[in-house]
Amino acid sequence: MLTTLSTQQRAIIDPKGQNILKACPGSGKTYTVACKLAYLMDSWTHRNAGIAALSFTNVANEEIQAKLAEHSIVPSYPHFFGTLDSFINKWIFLPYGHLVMGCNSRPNIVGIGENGWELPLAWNWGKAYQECWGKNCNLLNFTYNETGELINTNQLLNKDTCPYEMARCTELKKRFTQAGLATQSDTAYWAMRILNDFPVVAKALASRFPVLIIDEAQDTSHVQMKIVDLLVQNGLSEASLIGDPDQAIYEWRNANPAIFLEKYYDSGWNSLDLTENRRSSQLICNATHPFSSLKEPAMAVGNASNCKTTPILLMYKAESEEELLKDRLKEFCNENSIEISPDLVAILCRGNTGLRRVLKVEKNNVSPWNDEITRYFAQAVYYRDIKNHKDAMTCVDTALRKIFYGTNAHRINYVETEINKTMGMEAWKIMRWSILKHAPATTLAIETWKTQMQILIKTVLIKEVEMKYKRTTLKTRSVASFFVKAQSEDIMVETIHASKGKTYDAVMVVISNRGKGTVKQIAQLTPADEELRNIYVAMTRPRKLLIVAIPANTAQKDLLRFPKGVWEYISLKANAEGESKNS
Ligand SMILES: Nc1ncnc2c1ncn2[C@@H]1O[C@H](COP(=O)(O)OP(=O)(O)OP(=O)(O)O)[C@@H](O)[C@H]1O
Repeated sequence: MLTTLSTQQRAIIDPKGQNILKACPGSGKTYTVACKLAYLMDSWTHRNAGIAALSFTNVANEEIQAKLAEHSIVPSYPHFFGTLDSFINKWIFLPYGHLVMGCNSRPNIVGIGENGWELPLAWNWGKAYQECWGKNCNLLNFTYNETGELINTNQLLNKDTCPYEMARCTELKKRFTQAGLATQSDTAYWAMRILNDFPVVAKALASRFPVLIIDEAQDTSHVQMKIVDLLVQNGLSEASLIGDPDQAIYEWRNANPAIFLEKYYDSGWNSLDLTENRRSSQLICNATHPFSSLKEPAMAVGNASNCKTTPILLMYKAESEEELLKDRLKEFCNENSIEISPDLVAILCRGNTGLRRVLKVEKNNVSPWNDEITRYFAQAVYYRDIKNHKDAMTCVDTALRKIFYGTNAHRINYVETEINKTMGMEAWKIMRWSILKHAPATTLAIETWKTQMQILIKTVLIKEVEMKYKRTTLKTRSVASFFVKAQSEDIMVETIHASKGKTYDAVMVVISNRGKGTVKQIAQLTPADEELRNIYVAMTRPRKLLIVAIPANTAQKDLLRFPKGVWEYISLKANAEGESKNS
């Protein structure tokens, strides 16, 4: 694999110590990380110490593993592949959280996977809770910063705006912690505390995983970076962070690209760069440059580098022509000999509303459920029907835990012990499987499905469980219709977040004049603003053809980042009717 690397890419293969690699889009971050991991694992001799290869999302980590699989490499013990969150949970927080939280036993994380958010008594603070909830101030939004101060991740709600100066949530959070509970954001804080207060744990972890590689490291929070620092201080032999600050789009999870850049400019870290774009044409690199913090446009060096298709600024009439965009994109692909398939062609929107408009689908996200158990069963059976057996199992398991263990359902260890004490794990699995196997299809009308499901549950559990949905729900509507996502078969239509890390031949980015990421915002923002970085992520996905669809009534002053010549201006209707281009 190493022979395929460029000189710039080769530079990150060998170094030990602390390395930070800042890389532009398409420069082969994922590709190079996979090569480095393959190389390291091939010559790995430690039997009980391994590499921790971490990403921010499961999708990103799976992408690296898929690249390794192409070379028949499957990561296994002693290595750990997963998200940074899962590493923190498994190796630091869950085994040692009780040391810093003041709880009696192994702590629990609420709200991950299918674990519900509804919580035991510590959560319930009566009338005051209702009042705060009514103002959309939810304890789940609270976590700790690196100094241990309680912060609200919702920027509009803070100590200054809270009429109680956050006294209530501070007290509640204390009780929550003492009960051994933490949200996913809290776990990083507690993990940091553990490594800080118990250097012996930090040293043991640095010996267990002497090499730490973090992909997409631009999304690191302060607390997570402190964890890396503590591991380094306690003997880590290599920490390599790879990222692109212009592609940081997880600020809502306390990520901040400035944290990554601080390390890049820190003389204690070995700073490296990847400046060549191996994905896109030079014309796309030139056109996207004003949306980044790069001094110069990236140099295109991949197979598509010489593609001569000028990026297109497509003017469409907002509120009426969105549904024509998909067909127009296909025409552009035909004109440029680009094969039309969901792997190669995509429309990217900032949010789901945009997706629905492009796909001409009615607003479909009305939830009929007001009862968690019914919802989990319905979701489980829907997953079964679309052959997603893993998630089907998880959902049915959650529903059963809620039926049998109520407010303790989220306490995985407790539930496991109870099952073993009572019916035994084998019987539990048979029960789970029987429900999934015999559950009525989700193509049935919700009323019929509910009745049949209720009978099945009674037969399998020998227990009466009432299935409920909202009274206002149309009884004849199928259960599946509440879960079906807007889909397109011939090309991919997805959100910008879902497109992160991907490569297409042709991409149309649809910009709206409402909601997030509007034309006005894009005109005014800098790469220090996440909205602009979202658009940049989207625009840097294509190899050959980039189209940005923008409302036709956009003022000239808002188009400064789209200079004519670099962009070809085309009006959707004018071109469809064969009129001359509006350039
Ligand atoms: N040395 C190389 N040889 C061949 N192909 C490469 C090489 N490096 C990267 N590529 C290809 O270039 C494209 C972009 O690579 P990759 O997805 O790893 O970039 P990235 O930096 O992770 O991109 P982004 O951050 O924009 O998602 C991919 O199609 C990848 O296979």
